[in-house]
Amino acid sequence: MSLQAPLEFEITRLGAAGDGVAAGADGRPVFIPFALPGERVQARITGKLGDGQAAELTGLLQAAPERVAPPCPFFGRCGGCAMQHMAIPPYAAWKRARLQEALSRAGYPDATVAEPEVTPPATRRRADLGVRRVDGVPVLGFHGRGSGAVVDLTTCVVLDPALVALFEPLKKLLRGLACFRREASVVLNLLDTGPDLLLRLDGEPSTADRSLMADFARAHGLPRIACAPLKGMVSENVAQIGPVSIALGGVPVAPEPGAFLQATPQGEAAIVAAVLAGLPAKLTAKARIADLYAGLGTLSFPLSTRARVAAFESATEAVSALDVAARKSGGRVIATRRDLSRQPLTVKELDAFAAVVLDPPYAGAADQMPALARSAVQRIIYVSCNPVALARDARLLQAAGWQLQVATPVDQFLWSTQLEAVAVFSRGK
Ligand SMILES: C[S@@+](CC[C@H](N)C(=O)[O-])C[C@H]1O[C@@H](n2cnc3c(N)ncnc32)[C@H](O)[C@@H]1O
Repeated sequence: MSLQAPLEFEITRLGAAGDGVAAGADGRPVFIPFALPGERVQARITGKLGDGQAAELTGLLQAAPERVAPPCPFFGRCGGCAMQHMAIPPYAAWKRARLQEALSRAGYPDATVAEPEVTPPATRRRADLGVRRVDGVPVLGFHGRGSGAVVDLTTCVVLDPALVALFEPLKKLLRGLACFRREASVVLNLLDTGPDLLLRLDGEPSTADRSLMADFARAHGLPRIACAPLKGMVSENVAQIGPVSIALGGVPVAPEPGAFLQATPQGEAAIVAAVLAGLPAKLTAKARIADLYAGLGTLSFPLSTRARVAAFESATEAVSALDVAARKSGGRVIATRRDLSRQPLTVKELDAFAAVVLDPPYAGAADQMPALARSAVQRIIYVSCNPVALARDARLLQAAGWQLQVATPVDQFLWSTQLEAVAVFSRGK
């Protein structure tokens, strides 16, 4: 295939994936990664993309004042970050504008959108890394930009240094494991008790593998190493050196291997603060709050400082960790295992609560929304990790007469295109 000659473009805006967008010769949009609004660039068209064309940046003719030097040597190749070439204030403004657009699509064009909470570098406490064996040598890192290939990382500016420090030792461990043949993945969760490691492997750990992993856990201060098949759900603890624990709202919880955690402590604090601020100012002694898609109770325990909480979650291991922690912490949180897609809470059930907090997975809460929209709860507080799903779900609330009080963008995946938000809905002003 012959390469297209580079053409000149003026970048007018940023697209949802962080690409600079220019008008092509035929008027259709051209998406150019790593280009910023106001810049004049040279780029080569590489193919179709949606209703426009994809291009690769080949030259910068005039740089925007917002352009900065990316702090990471892997930026551009590693798919973990997309926006390190942009200064933080305009980057934060872009994330805020994306939330505004999503809410506008939902029928709230004049939504009050707070300033984004942008979490600092070197704070991400959860990493899901790919591993490949290339000529016998493990390559470990995030996936490459737009490819399934793994970028061999030696450093990372977004992850907590305690996790980055494990990159090279982990590669050494994996090199000697017979149960790692060609492909694996590594989930690292930085808990209060140290890094918790889940290895997803394409082979069964032998006795020798287990002993290597136990030595590794001791040498590097990991309380636990668990293994699971690459595509499987059930994990097995192969090394348990000490207890695992993380405090959520001050309550110690023992998460399962690879458990969902909010990505950074700062992001968690910002989400919790926005959720608590969204509750009705006055709650009676009898008032109850529902926490839907509760996970380990990240929101349930802080909410329990304001009222009794009924927490609903479908993942068996998460709900049992939440249940154990809740019982020990005084019983203001009651955890129930419930699949809210198959069995959403009914309007009658919802009406027993003063407020409903929901923090659904990436796909959103399509099955739960119709009953929520019809319910008589005072507040619905929607914690979203996907503006597209938020726009779709909020549209139902808008159509049912709900007003949007305020939405707070939370950027805990610094320099990525991901966006989290807390949106507070009520029936009246
Ligand atoms: C974005 S996480 C939020 C967890 C928790 N609120 C937190 O802040 O840590 C979404 C949670 O929804 C749960 N989940 C996914 N699908 C579900 C369903 N159909 N019914 C109930 N819970 C579900 C997941 O297991 C996960 O714990």
